[in-house]
Amino acid sequence: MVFERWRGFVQAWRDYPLPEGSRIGEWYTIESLLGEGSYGLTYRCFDSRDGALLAVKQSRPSKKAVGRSMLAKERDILQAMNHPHIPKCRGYFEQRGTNWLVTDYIEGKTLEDLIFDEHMVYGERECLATTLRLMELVAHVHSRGYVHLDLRIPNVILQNNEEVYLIDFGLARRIGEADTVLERRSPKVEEIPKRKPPVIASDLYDIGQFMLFMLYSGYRPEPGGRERSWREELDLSPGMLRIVSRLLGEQEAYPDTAVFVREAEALHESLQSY
Ligand SMILES: Nc1ncnc2c1ncn2[C@@H]1O[C@H](COP(=O)(O)OP(=O)(O)OP(=O)(O)O)[C@@H](O)[C@H]1O
Repeated sequence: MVFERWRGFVQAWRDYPLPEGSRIGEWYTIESLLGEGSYGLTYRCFDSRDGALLAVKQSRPSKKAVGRSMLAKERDILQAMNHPHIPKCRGYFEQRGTNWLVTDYIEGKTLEDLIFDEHMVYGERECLATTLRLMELVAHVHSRGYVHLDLRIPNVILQNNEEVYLIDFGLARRIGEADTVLERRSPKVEEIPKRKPPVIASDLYDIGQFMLFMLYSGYRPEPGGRERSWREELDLSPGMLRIVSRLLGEQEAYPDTAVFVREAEALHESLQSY
């Protein structure tokens, strides 16, 4: 018990974020801490050479080799991407015993912030429009042989409520790949990331959840009312019910992303007309 508390204290101390103004690598100055994930800390930095804003992710020092190898993997995957709405890898280096991944900083707000902080409400039409834009990025990831495996509202950034960007490739993997991140050592159970199977169906399932989050943005529970299933709580059109059910595997699953996109486009068009 005492040992556990001591270990927790040491981990927190090791992972304590660096202050604003700290210099990282040769050129990057920390402007602010953007957030702390399970395996990394991400800072907004500027490049002293041209003033460009960058997102610089540090592997969590307490996660040691697992954190470093996950960040190296994220770098490899970002380098395999080439899409204007996916941040590019701008650098990678080791310093202070941890690794650092430098990528484009994407201006805008995550869908999570828009829904929970700004109380934006998305109807079926807006949900489909955003999801279809996101699917262009997901299709790019798949065409490069990878699955994202973390398609959630905090990982989708909207610029001017219009342009859609996809970030956080920390859990992405090559389609069908065996788990190689941990092959060189035997990590403790709590160090092993819980990951979904590296198949396209995993991303489609996440898209179903993603759409539900958007559609729930307008839901106001009745005070004291019992909790019901999403089908009962949300007043969705038959077309939307079918799409979400298929994505979540509650009805005949989509054989591939193209069939889903076609159905979503058809529903989106039909909703445009009234
Ligand atoms: N390229 C980027 N541009 C703008 N903001 C970013 C970028 N990458 C990450 N962020 C922001 O930085 C914060 C931390 O992101 P990061 O992906 O490191 O961890 P997380 O999403 O909080 O946790 P986890 O990795 O465990 O899912 C988030 O608020 C995210 O929106």
